[in-house]
Amino acid sequence: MRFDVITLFPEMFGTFAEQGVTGRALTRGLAELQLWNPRDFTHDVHRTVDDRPYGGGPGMVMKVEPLRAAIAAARAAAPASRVAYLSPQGRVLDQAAMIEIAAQPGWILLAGRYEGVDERLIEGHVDEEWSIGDYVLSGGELPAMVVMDAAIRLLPGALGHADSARQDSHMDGLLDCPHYTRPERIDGEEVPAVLVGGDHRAIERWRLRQALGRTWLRRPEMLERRGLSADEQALLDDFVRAHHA
Ligand SMILES: Nc1nonc1C(=O)N[C@@H]1CC[C@H](O)C1
Repeated sequence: MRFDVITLFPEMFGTFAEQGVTGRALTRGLAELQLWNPRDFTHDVHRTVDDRPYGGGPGMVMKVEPLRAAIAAARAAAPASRVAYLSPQGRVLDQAAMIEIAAQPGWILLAGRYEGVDERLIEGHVDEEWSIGDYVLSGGELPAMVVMDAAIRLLPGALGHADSARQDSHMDGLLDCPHYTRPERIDGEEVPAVLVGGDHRAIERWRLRQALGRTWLRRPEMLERRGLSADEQALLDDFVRAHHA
């Protein structure tokens, strides 16, 4: 899977490309990342990429020409990739969206800065507009890394233990179960006995019950959307009874 990111701050991607799951995936060639700086596509001595907004108002707007040229260069290098612009005006992404994104051969991600980009660039040269949530950031670089991280995790072989991705929260439409590690007792708090008992079937059932119960407590709308099997409903009923006891 190939990612091309158009960004004024390529240096922000250093750690992302060198460390952790994403760094390993890129190093091992499971994914590739190419960065394109719009300033390299300017022709004036000041390498101008932004200008004042028509109609007045605060801040600056990114100009069409440098972005258009950077997108064209990225499209030439990655002809199978579609262009996505990260902005609060876009489709808010969830795990289902990340699965769709990871199924594509590649993406050209446009990371905006300032007040955003000239609308004519979006209308004429962007295929999709995505948001990582209803809040305003200083740039699209972190959203680009969020999207690439979530997608790369889904690539076969990207995670040490294949199950990790499947058991990630939201992968099965549920929140994740609680996790524990050594020591077994700390500040008087014990690890749930089932997790140290060695009965793998009981552990699996406990984890599913906890995931169902937490989703019911914290994000009930996710349960509505997902639906439950008879067995899952029984586990949840058991959790709810214990919760109210
Ligand atoms: N939320 C988001 N999801 O994707 N992108 C954003 C976001 O806040 N972008 C900033 C808005 C102006 C600045 O150009 C960059």
